[in-house]
Amino acid sequence: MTLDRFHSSDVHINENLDFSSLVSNPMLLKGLTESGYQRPSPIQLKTIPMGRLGLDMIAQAKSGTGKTVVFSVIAIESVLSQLPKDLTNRSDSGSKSQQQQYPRAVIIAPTREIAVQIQDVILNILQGGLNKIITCVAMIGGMPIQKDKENLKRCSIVVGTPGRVLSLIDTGHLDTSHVRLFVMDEADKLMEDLYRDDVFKICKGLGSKKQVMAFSATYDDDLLAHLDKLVKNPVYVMLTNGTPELEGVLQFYKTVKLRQEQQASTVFMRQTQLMEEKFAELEGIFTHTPFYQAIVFLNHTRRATDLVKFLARRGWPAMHIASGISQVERLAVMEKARKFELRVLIARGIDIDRVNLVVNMDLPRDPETYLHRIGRTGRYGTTGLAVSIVDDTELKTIEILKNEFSISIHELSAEDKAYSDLTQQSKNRHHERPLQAAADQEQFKLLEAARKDKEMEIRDARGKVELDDDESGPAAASRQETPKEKRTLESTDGAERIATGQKEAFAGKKRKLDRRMPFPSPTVSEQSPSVAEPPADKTHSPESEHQDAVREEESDLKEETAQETTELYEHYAGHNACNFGRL
Ligand SMILES: Nc1ncnc2c1ncn2[C@@H]1O[C@H](COP(=O)(O)OP(=O)(O)OP(=O)(O)O)[C@@H](O)[C@H]1O
Repeated sequence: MTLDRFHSSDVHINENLDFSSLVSNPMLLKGLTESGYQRPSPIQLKTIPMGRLGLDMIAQAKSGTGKTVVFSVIAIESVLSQLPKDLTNRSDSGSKSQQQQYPRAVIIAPTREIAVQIQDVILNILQGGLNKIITCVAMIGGMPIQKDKENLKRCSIVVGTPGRVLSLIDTGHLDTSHVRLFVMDEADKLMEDLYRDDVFKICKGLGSKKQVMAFSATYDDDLLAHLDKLVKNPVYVMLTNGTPELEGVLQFYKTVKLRQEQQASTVFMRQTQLMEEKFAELEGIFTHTPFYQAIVFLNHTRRATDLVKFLARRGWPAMHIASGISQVERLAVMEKARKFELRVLIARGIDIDRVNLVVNMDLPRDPETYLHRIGRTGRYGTTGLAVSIVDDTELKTIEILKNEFSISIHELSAEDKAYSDLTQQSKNRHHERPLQAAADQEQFKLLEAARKDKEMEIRDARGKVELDDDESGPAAASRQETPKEKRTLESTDGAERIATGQKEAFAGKKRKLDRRMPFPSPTVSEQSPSVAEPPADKTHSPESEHQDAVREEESDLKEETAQETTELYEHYAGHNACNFGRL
C-alpha cells in the first residue's frame, strides 16, 4: 500500500463516460471540467440524472466519493431550469446585477466549515461562466447576520447551517417563494437531537413545491424513519452494502498504558496522565509516518489548545478549530490548512485534499462518527492512514468496531507489514522537506507576530520601556522601528533576550504572553509535555486560584467522562445502529 495517488474502486466507474453525458449546459460542463472533475464517480453517475429529473432522493455513498458535487450540480441545474432559456446558455448573459435573483435552492449542513466548503465547490463550478447569472452564498452562525440579509437580495443558492437558515426564514429575510430544492448534507448528523427540530422547521418553511434530497455516508433505522417524514416518495440510491469503509484507508490502533509509578488517585489525574501518554504516542506516529497533512480528533475541546502547544514545541505547525475560537478565526485557520501552511489541524469534519493521516486521540461516541472521521483521509479514492490511540477501556470499543461492524483495524506495530511498508517508503520520499521549509517559514511569521504582540502588551502595561538597544539576528534585521521604540526580542530560534535590569519586571508578563504564543519554538520552553499545565500567569493566579481551577476542571471532567462512558457503551455495545443493508 502506498500513499501515492491512485483511485480505488470506490470512485471508479466501468463506463467510459465523462460529465458531458450527465449535464448539457456548456458553462456547467466547463465549470466541472475546470474544477478537475473529468469523469463522474459512481454516486455521481447514479444520482445526477435522477436529481435533474426533480425526483426526491435519499442517497448513500462512502465519505469523500463525490456526494457534494452531486447536489451542487443538481442545485445549479435546478436554478437554471427556472431561468429563461436565453440567459442560461450564453456566456455573455449580462451581469448579475441586471438580473433579479431569488433564493431557489437551499442546502444545509451540520457544521459551518462544511457549509463554507460546499459554497466553495459551487462557486468553483460556477466559474465556468454561470457565475454571471447564479450566486451562491454561505450563511452560517458566528458571522454577521446583517451581511446575510444583504446577500439574500442577490442570491440563488443558499448554503447554511440549520440555526442561521431557520432564523433567516423566520424573520422573513429568506424569501422562500421561489425555492424549488432543499438538500440535507450529512443527513445523519442533521437528524441528531441537536438539529432535528430546526431541520423539520426549515423543511416546512420552504413550502411544498420543492424537491428534497438527503445525503449521508451511513443510514440506520432511526435516520430513515425521520427522513421518511421529510422526503416524500424518495428514490433510494445506496452504493454500499456493508460498513462503508474506504478501500484506500489503512486503519490501526495503538494502545497506551499508565506506567506503574503513574497510578493516579483521581479520575482527572488518570485522564490527564493517559492524555500525556497519548500526546507522546502521537509525536512518535508523526515522526515515523510519512504524511503531508494530518487531522487529529479529540473529544474534549479543552485539550485542543494543549495539543497545539505540545506539537508546536516539537516543531509541528498545528492549529485547532475547536469551539471557543471565533468563526472568523476558524475560517482563517481553515484557509491556512488549505494553503498548506499547517501540517496538523485539530478539527472536525472537513475536506482538505492533502490529508493522508487521521489520528483519533479519543474514540468518538458512535461508529458513524468514527467512519466520518477516518473519511477525512482517502478522499476520492486516494490512500491514507487512520490511527486511533486508545487506552484499555477504549480497546473494548475497538473490538466492538472490529467484530460487530466488520471494520478492519489492526494493532499498529513496526512489524505490521502494511505499516512497515509505508514507513519504509518514507525513506525514499522527499516531499517532507519542502513542506517543512514552508512550515518553518510560517512558524517564523507567527513568532514574529507573537513578538510584536508582546511589545504592544509591554508598551501598554508599562509605558515606554527603556531597554538596551542590543539585538541581532534575522528578526531584528527585518524590523523597522522608530528610534525611540525599545524592544524585547526573540531571535529566530525563539530564545528570548531581554535587557539586563528589565528581566524581573518582565517575567510576569512573559509567562502570561507565552501562553498566547501560537507556535512557541522548542527552545522557548524545555518543559516536559504537560497536558494540564498550570496557569502560566502566576502573578495573576495565586496558588489557591489555581487549585480552584483544577478542582473545577476535575469535577467537570468527571461528569463528562461518566456520561461519555455510559453513552459510548450504550451506543456501541447494545445496539445495531449500523443496519446498512436497509435501503
Ligand atoms: N468526479 C470527480 N473527479 C475528481 N475528483 C472529484 C470528483 N468528485 C469529487 N471529487 C473530489 O473528491 C473529494 C471528495 O468529494 P466530496 O466532498 O464531493 O465527497 P463527499 O462524498 O461529499 O464526502 P463527505 O461524505 O465526506 O462529505 C473532493 O476533493 C472533490 O474535489
